Amino acid sequence: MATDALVLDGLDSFYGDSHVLHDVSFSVGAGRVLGLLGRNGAGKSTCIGSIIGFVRSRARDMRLFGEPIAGLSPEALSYKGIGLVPQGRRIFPTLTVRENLTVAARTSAQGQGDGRPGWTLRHVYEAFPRLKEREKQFAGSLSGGEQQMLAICRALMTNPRLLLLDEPSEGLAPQIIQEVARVLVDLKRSGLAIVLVEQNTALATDIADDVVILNSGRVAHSGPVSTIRSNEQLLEKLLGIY
Ligand SMILES: Nc1ncnc2c1ncn2[C@@H]1O[C@H](COP(=O)(O)OP(=O)(O)OP(=O)(O)O)[C@@H](O)[C@H]1O
Repeated sequence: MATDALVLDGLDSFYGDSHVLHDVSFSVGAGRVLGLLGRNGAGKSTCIGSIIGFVRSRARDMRLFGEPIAGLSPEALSYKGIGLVPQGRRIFPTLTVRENLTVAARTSAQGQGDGRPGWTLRHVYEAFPRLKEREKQFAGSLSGGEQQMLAICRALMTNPRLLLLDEPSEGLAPQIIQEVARVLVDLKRSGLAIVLVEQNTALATDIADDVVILNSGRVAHSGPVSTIRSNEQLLEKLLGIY
């Protein structure tokens, strides 16, 4: 059986004295997309921040493709192959599109041993011609959708083995959300493992293979995406929809 991309076992996270995540456990299979869902304040971003090492946390075990990663710095985790597309995109507005991409460029720390092609500027421009057209423009002058594409591509330039996306659809028009969805489906097809945090449950359930629903900092439900699709009671109780 293939080694999981990410195993999170017994994660507790804190902001000062405030204990926000309680015994959160889940795993992301290699090449699979995990939708991380929950109402506002459920703890999704804290979970992402804990995986990438931004939030003070402790875990019984945390592994990236079988290798223990608990306690590593964000820089070390990035080198090991975790890419982040943060909430609010956080592109560098006063750098050009090209500079935003090249500042992040790195060949895979793992030498592309998993058979996936490495992302380079040329590869990004081929896959996202709009970024090529805008390469000399300041990133701050792009539309919201273009900024989101840039944030995703900036993360891809680090050649991640696991991509964490925190609410990529936030603030985007429905048509642009469909574009983002197509990009995510392509990345999934390429074999990249993804954790997708979303308020947009329809988007997440369209793309994800598995879901975890957080409620007040605890895992309230986890399983294949089919376990929530027709479960209206669960969706209403945990996500406030239907
Ligand atoms: N920097 C912080 N300091 C203190 N408490 C925080 C901080 N960031 C988040 N929290 C608290 O942690 C809890 C989880 O927040 P988090 O942002 O992880 O939720 P979320 O599910 O991502 O919500 P949203 O969808 O609104 O982003 C909330 O109660 C929130 O108020």
